[in-house]
Amino acid sequence: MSATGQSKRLAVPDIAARKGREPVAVLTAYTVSMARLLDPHVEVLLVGDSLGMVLYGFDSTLPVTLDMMIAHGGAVVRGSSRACVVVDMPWASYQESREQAFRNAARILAETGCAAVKLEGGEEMAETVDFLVRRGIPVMGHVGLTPQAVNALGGYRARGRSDAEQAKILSDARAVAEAGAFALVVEGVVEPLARAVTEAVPCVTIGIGASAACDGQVLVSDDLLGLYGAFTPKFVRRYAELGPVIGEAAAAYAADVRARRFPGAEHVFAARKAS
Ligand SMILES: Nc1nc(=O)c2c([nH]1)NC[C@@H]1CN(c3ccc(C(=O)N[C@@H](CCC(=O)O)C(=O)O)cc3)CN21
Ligand SMILES: CC(C)C(=O)C(=O)O
Ligand SMILES: [Mg+2]
Repeated sequence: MSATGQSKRLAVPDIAARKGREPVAVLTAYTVSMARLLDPHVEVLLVGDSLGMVLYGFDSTLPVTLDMMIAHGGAVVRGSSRACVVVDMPWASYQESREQAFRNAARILAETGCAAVKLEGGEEMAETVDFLVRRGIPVMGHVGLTPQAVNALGGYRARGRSDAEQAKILSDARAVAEAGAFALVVEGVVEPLARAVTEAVPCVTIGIGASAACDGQVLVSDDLLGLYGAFTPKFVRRYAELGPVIGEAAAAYAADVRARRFPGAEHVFAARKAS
């Protein structure tokens, strides 16, 4: 408890301190209602740019804007009280220059109240990560399968299957960690590479499709809840099937409306106050 009687939110150093200790559990959240439900159970809520595909129906994360990330980031901060909230920097909001990255990361922190930003990339982004971290903006990195590079990678396929690709991703991870990232998402890489990266960097590695060798795990919440229908990546375990639950509720409501079983007397405002 703090002086104001509020229990304290997990901060970036609390997450960083988990290296070599208990694994870190991370889930995505985009809305107040989902943030409230997930907040007691995970250390980090990630406002991922995957919201472009999951909430907005785009077929990649490239159309996601800074305004979308700020709107959803603020909602997740307001809906949570314990988790450390990290917001993805969207495509083209940080690659142009380190000054552009600082300006947009600062807007994300100031306008949402989140604790840190996440950005994709390796050696080419190290200078930018260093620039942000030195100016007080905690950065989570993201290497391996980087969805914002889908056009360059030619799809969402696993990474690190050739020796050259392994070496490149390992030096990317080292460069971003060396630049001061407090954590590193490692996405869609083969297990030996995930283990090598986790052993090579001092920061916590958060895997997605990257084996249990990482220091933590992240999944898109809609995937593990069975709420997202467009595709299910191989690395997802479905912990619930909420799609049919919602369908059945909507069907029961619609049937009740048609049969005039809803609303009932208890749902109706009285015409006059009893005197
Ligand atoms: N709902 C959702 N879950 C995610 O994990 C996710 C997103 N959206 N959007 C952003 C990125 C994109 N990601 C993806 C997207 C597709 C596959 C996929 O279809 N993988 C196939 C293999 C594809 C291939 O070989 O070409 C698989 O079987 O896992 C994986 C990760 C991961 N991220
Ligand atoms: C899956 C995680 C790592 C992510 O970047 C996202 O949800 O956008
Ligand atoms: Mg993302």
